[in-house]
Amino acid sequence: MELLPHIQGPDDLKRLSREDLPRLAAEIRKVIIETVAKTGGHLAPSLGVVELTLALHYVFEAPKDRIIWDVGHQAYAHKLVTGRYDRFHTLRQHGGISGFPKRSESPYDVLDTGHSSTSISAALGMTTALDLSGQEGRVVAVIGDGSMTAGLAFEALNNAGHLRKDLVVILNDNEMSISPNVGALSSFLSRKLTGRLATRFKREMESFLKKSGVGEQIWSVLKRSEDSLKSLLTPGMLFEALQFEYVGPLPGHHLDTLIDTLDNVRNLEGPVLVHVLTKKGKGYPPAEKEPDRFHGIGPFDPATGEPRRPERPAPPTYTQIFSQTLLRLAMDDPRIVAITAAMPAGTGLSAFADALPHRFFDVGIAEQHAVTFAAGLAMEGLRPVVAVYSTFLQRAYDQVVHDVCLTGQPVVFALDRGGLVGDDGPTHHGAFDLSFLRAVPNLVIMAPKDENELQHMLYTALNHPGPVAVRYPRGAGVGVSLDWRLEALPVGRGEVLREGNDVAIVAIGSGVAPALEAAEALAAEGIEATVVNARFAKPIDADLVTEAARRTGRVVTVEENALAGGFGTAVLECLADRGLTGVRVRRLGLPDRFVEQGAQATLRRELGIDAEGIRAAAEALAAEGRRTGAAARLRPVRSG
Ligand SMILES: Cc1ncc(C[n+]2csc(CCOP(=O)(O)OP(=O)(O)O)c2C)c(N)n1
Ligand SMILES: CC(=O)[C@@H](O)[C@H](O)COP(=O)(O)O
Ligand SMILES: [Mg+2]
Repeated sequence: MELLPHIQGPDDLKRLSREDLPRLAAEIRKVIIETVAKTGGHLAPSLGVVELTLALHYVFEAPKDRIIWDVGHQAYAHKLVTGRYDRFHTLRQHGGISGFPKRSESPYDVLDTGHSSTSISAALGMTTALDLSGQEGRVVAVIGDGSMTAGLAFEALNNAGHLRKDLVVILNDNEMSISPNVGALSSFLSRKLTGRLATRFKREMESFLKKSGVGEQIWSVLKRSEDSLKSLLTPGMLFEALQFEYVGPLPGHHLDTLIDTLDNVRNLEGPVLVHVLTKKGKGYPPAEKEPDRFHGIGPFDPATGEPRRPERPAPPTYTQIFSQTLLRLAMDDPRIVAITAAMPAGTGLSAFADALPHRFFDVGIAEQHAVTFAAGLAMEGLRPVVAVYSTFLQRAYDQVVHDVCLTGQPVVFALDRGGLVGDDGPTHHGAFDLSFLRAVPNLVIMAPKDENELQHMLYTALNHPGPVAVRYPRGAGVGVSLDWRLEALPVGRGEVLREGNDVAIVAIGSGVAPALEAAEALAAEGIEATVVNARFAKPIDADLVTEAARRTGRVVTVEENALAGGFGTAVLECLADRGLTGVRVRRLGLPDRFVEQGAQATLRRELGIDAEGIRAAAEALAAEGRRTGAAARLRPVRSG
């Protein structure tokens, strides 16, 4: 009889004998692999923590005890043993269960996550609140070695060591971020100490032991082996210095060891860090072999691990075009350097890293540092390109404002995943960048209508003397051919793609292609639309926008960004500033709520920003305008 279908919650799990747990672990892995093979998802991270998940739920008393999963991309086993087995096949689907912990989904999900390194801060807040309000419950934060590279995690450790509240931090160390983990901390944890560090340590230890008088003998034993010297430098030192009790390293797939240790740790007072060594992708050979490819993966054949091929070959992705264009430009310009915060593959920088390793920097999950590091590079004459997902740049807003834009440093932000990303859902949609960046002085913001324009925009950005953000969507391009000769676009100038007098559709970025499609459909109905490719959200092409508005009296704006403060707002500001009264404006974009997960096409349809939604909005506006004669009453006035 299978065990997993009968686990409705941790109480059922606790009723199993320890001998049954490895069988349950195998069933969980099977369900995760079979499901993710169909839905796509974060396979390798979840496979790596199956035993850890079982041990945590076996020992702790969730939901009274709070178990927090950092990033949350490894929480599939947690979902399966906390009452979501029956719905697990809907993972990451529209209307289905989330790929990340979500408070609205289950009382066992105590923190909504998706962005990394928040777990220790939130856990410290929770344990402090429990303490102050006299409530029972232990708080556990499970954080990966990659996520531990973020400043936020260290801010929390520092504060936790000071507050000395009861808190368990589990460091899930698999020596991987999405790609192999980087940085001095990673080397320290894995004890790959540099020769220099080991030598210095040896010298200092020798001098100390000899001076102490009693150390001669100890020293003679130690010096026989470099390894034993290195073993004195334990990862524990770091955490003990931060006032944590350090336990480990533990073999992360050995259930008895995990359960016994957690049982002991559960009642310790003060902050404790349990260091657990796991294998990313554990139990599925293709994922063990290529944990980076299986970190987050689309549908695949579970028998082989090979990706399921789309029925029709898709055009290259925006990321691929960014990748090849940047490398091409960097080959000719030694000032160009590339920076990623732990996303070399996702942002398309792997090719750059291979070709120009000394000009490539993976700084770890440290977006804030990435941006200020870029500012420093720019101040000394280099042309840094920070390739970052729109959603993760949110974390580095102050650095964009204070370190880059205040003094107008020529840093290029290659903002991938601008707009709706699909199945990762609300934590990952690049919904806000046009809004939050538009407020920043000195920054130029552009968004290409297709992958060919992306090439020209990157070229333009790298030839601009100040900071520039180029934002482009997740996924395939439009399928246009690529110009070989790259040209600098005039900054702040859009283009008219089609002329008509009934309505103007002013679109930016991924909104342009469906706007053109909508215009075709409108023409078939006898409605002639002007279509403007704005290209720049800042500075906006005010002449072009006002001319289109004046001519038609009706403007539909299209963007894949929050309407609040976004591109449509920029158009409204422009019309108001130019004193263009009487123009009817309908803004299409993301509403003032977090957009849920789902395929990009589904979400765009639902939100009315696909071709049909734009057509319908333009048609309605044109009809409205005809009824009221709005265009005739326009009185354009140039301001200033
Ligand atoms: C702020 C932020 N930047 C980047 C990411 C993208 N990201 C998701 S998981 C991950 C690696 C996490 O590594 P680790 O914590 O060691 O977990 P593992 O996948 O190894 O289990 C990265 C970089 C993110 N989620 N949040
Ligand atoms: C968990 C996380 O933040 C990343 O793994 C993210 O899911 C990657 O998204 P892409 O699939 O768009 O690269
Ligand atoms: Mg890791």
